[in-house]
Amino acid sequence: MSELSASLISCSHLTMAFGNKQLFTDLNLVIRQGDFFCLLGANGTGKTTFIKLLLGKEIPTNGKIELATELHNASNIGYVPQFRNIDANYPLSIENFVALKLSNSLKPWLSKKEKGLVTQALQLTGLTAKRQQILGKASGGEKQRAYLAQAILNQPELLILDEPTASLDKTAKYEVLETVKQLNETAGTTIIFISHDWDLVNKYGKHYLEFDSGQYTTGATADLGGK
Ligand SMILES: Nc1ncnc2c1ncn2[C@@H]1O[C@H](COP(=O)(O)OP(=O)(O)OP(=O)(O)O)[C@@H](O)[C@H]1O
Repeated sequence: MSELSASLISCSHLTMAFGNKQLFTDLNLVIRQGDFFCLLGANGTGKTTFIKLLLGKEIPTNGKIELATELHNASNIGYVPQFRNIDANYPLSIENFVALKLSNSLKPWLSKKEKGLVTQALQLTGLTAKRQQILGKASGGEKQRAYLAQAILNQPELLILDEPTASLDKTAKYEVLETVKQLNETAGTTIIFISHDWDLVNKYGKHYLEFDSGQYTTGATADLGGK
C-alpha cells in the first residue's frame, strides 16, 4: 500500500455563502503535499473565494479550512495571477524583474544568497539563458515564466496559479505548464491550478475540485474522462 503524503490543506464541513448565494456547502477535502490540484468551475462559482478562504482573507459561513504549519508563513505561498502583458518599453531585464520580489531590491547590489535565489529561480523556470533579456521584449511565455520565477523566489511550499495561461497562445501555454510540472516533480512544490482549460487539466492535473451552481465534486483528474 502506498503511503499518503502529508496534508497541507484540510477543509471540513466548509460552507460559504454571500447573502442568498450559496457557493458550496459541507465541503470536505484534503490537499496533500506534492499534489497538482486543479480548481475548476464556470465564472462566478467560487474558485477565487475558495483561495481567499485558504489565505484567510474571507471567513467561512460554516466549517473550517486548516493549513499545515509551514503555510502559516505567507512567504511559503507563491501566487501567479492571470497573464498581464507588459509594455514593450518596460526596461528591466528578466533577472532584475525577478529580483524585485526581494524585500531590499532597491539597493544597488544583491548579497551572495540573494543572487543564488535569483539564479535558482531562473534555472527552475528555464530562463537562465534569457536572464539579460529586456522583459518588455520577451515572448508571452517568457514573461509569464518571469512572473513564475518571481513567485518561486522564496521557494514556496505551495504555488497558486490563477488562470496563468489565459490569453497565451498554445506554445506559450505548454511552456508555462511544463515549467510548473518541473517544479512540482523536482522541487516537490504543491500546485493549485485554477483553469478553464481541459487539455491542460487532463494533461497536468492529479486531483481536482469543481464547483457547479452551489454543488461540488472532487476526485482524481484521471476520472474526469478527458472532459
Ligand atoms: N465579497 C463578496 N461579497 C459578495 N459577493 C461576493 C463577494 N466575493 C465574491 N462574491 C460573489 O460570489 C460569487 C463567486 O465569486 P468568485 O470570485 O469566487 O468566483 P470565481 O469562480 O472565482 O469566478 P471567475 O472564474 O469569474 O474568477 C460571485 O457571484 C461573486 O459575485
